[in-house]
Amino acid sequence: MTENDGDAAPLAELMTATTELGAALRELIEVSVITTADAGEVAAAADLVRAATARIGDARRPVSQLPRLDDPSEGRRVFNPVTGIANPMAPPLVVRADGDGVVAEATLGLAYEGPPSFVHGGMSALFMDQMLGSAAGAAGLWGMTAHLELDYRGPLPLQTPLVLRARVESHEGRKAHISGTIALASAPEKILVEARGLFVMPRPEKQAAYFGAITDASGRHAPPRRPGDATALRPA
Ligand SMILES: CCCCCCCCCCCCCC(=O)SCCNC(=O)CCNC(=O)[C@H](O)C(C)(C)COP(=O)(O)OP(=O)(O)OC[C@H]1O[C@@H](n2cnc3c(N)ncnc32)[C@H](O)[C@@H]1OP(=O)(O)O
Repeated sequence: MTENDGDAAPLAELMTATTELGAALRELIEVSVITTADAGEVAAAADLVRAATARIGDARRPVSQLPRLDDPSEGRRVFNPVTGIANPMAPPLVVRADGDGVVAEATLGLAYEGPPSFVHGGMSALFMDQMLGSAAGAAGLWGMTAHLELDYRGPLPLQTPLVLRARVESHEGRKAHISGTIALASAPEKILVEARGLFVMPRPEKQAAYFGAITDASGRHAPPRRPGDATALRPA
């Protein structure tokens, strides 16, 4: 799945297993915050989870090494905390191009709760950051978040289908101004969360300092340069 991997079958198998683990953990997270099971059952579950962690926990990659399943050249980041299919923290959002921007749908469970029965505001910021970055990517622009601001006009209910949108408003040189919204899927015109962000391509020396040591799983230098990598805006 990375450009120079010849053994596609084992990687496909790893993708299936990793995706399955992500899905199972996502269910576990949701159940762990919603369960009414008694203390004995909860303690037994904790033991089971620790046993699972021990089973895979010895084999670890360093932080400077991208996962084997990632392919930055195609924008595939399987452990992204918002869109990563294998990251249990991620709903995951499936972001797709729509008109002059991007759109995604999500229904969030109790693990994302802030005020009782509503989405935590920080989660909205996380999702908007990703959506704005995705809008940049869809427009052929890459950058890191330099500024992000949100207006919370109404609370987002949990367990309710939401629609998230973002689009590039303007861009010049290393900078792009991008906006985004969240609304109920059943009332998409009534904006509940509104975001505005500035994404900036880091100057070359910062790119080198931030990403100079990043490699793919084969050890080849793999600095961010494509969607999903919080990478550089294309100079105008
Ligand atoms: C379908 C497609 C899929 C695509 C998937 C993609 C998904 C990706 C999703 C990822 C989503 C998650 C993404 C993440 O999580 S990115 C992670 C979170 N962000 C960061 O960690 C970035 C931290 N900041 C920095 O490293 C530097 O500040 C950067 C690199 C941003 C700029 O340092 P640099 O030294 O390079 O630039 P500069 O200082 O010369 O400034 C350049 C210009 O910018 C203007 N400026 C700078 N900062 C601000 C500010 N705060 N407000 C207003 N303006 C600001 C500045 O005035 C100047 O303007 P001008 O004087 O030229 O006019």
